[in-house]
Amino acid sequence: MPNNLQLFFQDLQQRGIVANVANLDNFYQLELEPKKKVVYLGIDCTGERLHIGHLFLLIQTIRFAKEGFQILLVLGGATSKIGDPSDKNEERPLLEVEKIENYQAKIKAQIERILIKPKKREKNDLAPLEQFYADNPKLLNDIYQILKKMNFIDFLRQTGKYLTIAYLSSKETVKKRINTGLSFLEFSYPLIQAYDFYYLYKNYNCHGQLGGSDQWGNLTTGLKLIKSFYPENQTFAFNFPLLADSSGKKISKSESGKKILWLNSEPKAFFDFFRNMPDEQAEIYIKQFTFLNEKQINDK
Ligand SMILES: N[C@@H](Cc1ccc(O)cc1)C(=O)O
Repeated sequence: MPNNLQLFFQDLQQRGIVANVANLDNFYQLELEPKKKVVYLGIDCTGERLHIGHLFLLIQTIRFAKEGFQILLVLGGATSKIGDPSDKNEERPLLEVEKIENYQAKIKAQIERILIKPKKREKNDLAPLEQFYADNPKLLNDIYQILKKMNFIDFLRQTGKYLTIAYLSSKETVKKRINTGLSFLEFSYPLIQAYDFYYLYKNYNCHGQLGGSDQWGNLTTGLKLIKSFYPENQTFAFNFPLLADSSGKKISKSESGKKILWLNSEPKAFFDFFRNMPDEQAEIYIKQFTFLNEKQINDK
């Protein structure tokens, strides 16, 4: 008999939500160790609003919450100041710190609106979509406070010592940019994300990291760092697929400027986005974006 987490994983696969998973056995074992059922998702605050790709990630996170996982959300305080090179063909502009902090406040409010059930709703708010709320998400911002105080030498001793140049250079992002230009700043990004995971493992019993399709290198670097300190750990990572349109094209800001659906858009923009897609695409999205099961979908 498969255990609950095996069934959960099967459901994720049937919905087309898993691109990659590291240490699936560790994940299954948590069935017997509920205290370790803690996962995190990090979001960088490099823009002022979230888009449909973020909603996709948050909905997948809620699936874990429904399965009894404590959810930790990290608004990347340190990482946003470095800039994730994953999936970027060029060096990112360095954003001013005040700008990032301003973005962070805005993004926090947008995430809370999606994940946290309001105690009181404004009259004009949309009807609460009960099934969408995770009851227990924690938004964390303390890792940045730690990193801010840590000096560079201590940071290198705690992270750089355990990650070799060969290991870091084997990551897709680095391979792609090594000849065209990747600054040391961006090269060091995975160390910070790995430190976040290590910190959450140590302090919050966080055993898994969830991330979008371009995050594989960062997720696995975190697993490796944790393993250097705790060889017997039971950590794992889940990578969700790229959100694509019907032609298989990535839906993201950079690749298809016009198509991006911002989460603070008018309801009509959402309606149009979902209404105008081809049927085959709707079939995929209904599995990925809703909690309906197969029978409910087929009955509709
Ligand atoms: N690198 C992630 C965001 C992130 C930041 C910090 C983390 O600890 C984890 C994830 C992204 O760009 O999507």
